[in-house]
Amino acid sequence: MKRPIRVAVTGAAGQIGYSLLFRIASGEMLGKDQPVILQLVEVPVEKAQQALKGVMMELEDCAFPLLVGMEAFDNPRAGFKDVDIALLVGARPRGPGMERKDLLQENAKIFTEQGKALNDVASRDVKVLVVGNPANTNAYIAMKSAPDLPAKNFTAMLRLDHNRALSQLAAKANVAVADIENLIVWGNHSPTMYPDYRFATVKGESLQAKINDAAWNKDTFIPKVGKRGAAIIEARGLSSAASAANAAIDHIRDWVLGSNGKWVTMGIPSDGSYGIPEGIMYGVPVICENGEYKRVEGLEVDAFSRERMDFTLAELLEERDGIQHLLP
Ligand SMILES: NC(=O)C1=CN([C@@H]2O[C@H](COP(=O)(O)OP(=O)(O)OC[C@H]3O[C@@H](n4cnc5c(N)ncnc54)[C@H](O)[C@@H]3O)[C@@H](O)[C@H]2O)C=CC1
Ligand SMILES: O=C([O-])CC(=O)C(=O)O
Repeated sequence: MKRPIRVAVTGAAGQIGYSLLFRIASGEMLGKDQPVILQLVEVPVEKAQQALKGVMMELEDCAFPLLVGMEAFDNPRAGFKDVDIALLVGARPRGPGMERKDLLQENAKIFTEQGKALNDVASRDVKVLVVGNPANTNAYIAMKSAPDLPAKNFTAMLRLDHNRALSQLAAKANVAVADIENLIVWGNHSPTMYPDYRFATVKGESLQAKINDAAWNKDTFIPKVGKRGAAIIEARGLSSAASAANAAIDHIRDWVLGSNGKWVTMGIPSDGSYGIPEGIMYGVPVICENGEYKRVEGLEVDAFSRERMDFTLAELLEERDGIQHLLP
């Protein structure tokens, strides 16, 4: 039997947690032959801890063969001990009329504390995915709060945006989602993000040439992907949960098991390329192999893209400036 992988999930009793945990335990994230131990973290509040117990009872009732251990925690320092993977989901979600950055001040404290805890007790190879919003800046905070861990271990979730863009493009071009390759979502997980299909192909042919509609790109596609989270809140009264959990599974699965040569979008600390200042947590195209992601390099940035990429960068710089005082 393989060594079990320790997976921490914060916000485990929340909406996303409820869609996420069962899929991790059934092997959809790390493989059907990979045992897992779940380290579930919730706030030290009776109601949340009770709810978490209920979720754990349900996990038990599934009798998942790969779930070889699970434990509940009310603080990250205990919950992150020796973890190989940390899914930082727990945070306050936004409601109608709010932007994700409105959550910044409240959620920033959480990610400072959790970054420090990872720094002190997690595996030195821990792979961290921040889902809690504003995801890029929270990931930046966690990374900066964990100076003893490699910065590259910290990532932010843009996979939901990537998947949303894939579905919109497939519908527009009347092609299968599975046939679209080389899509990118640049920047922040916010309405300023820039979904970019200039390099996308369908069975080797240019998707942009097939769609051939610059007005649709600018006036429909880009805003629709950017505002999809708000549209879900409007329709459901609650923010996306199952699709967010699905994207988290995709993100970690590809990072750990490889993306089979495909481009996927991850928010990762910039290396200074593409005009993005070093360290900024920015959505870029990557290919994953052997447990590592590698940025797709050398892509041309035209004038329209430059403008979009700078716009979403400006927002990230503004968010960073707003939390600088919290960093160690
Ligand atoms: N990056 C992305 O694409 C997406 C991000 N999100 C974000 O994910 C986060 C979670 O969303 P939901 O599950 O819908 O929210 P929720 O409110 O249903 O659940 C959040 C859970 O986190 C817990 N929590 C809060 N602070 C915590 C802490 N310091 N430690 C441990 N647990 C803590 C709460 O008690 C609650 O049970 C929100 O910030 C939301 O905006 C949601 C969808 C997509
Ligand atoms: O929009 C929200 O607040 C939740 C989220 O991040 C998304 O669905 O993309």
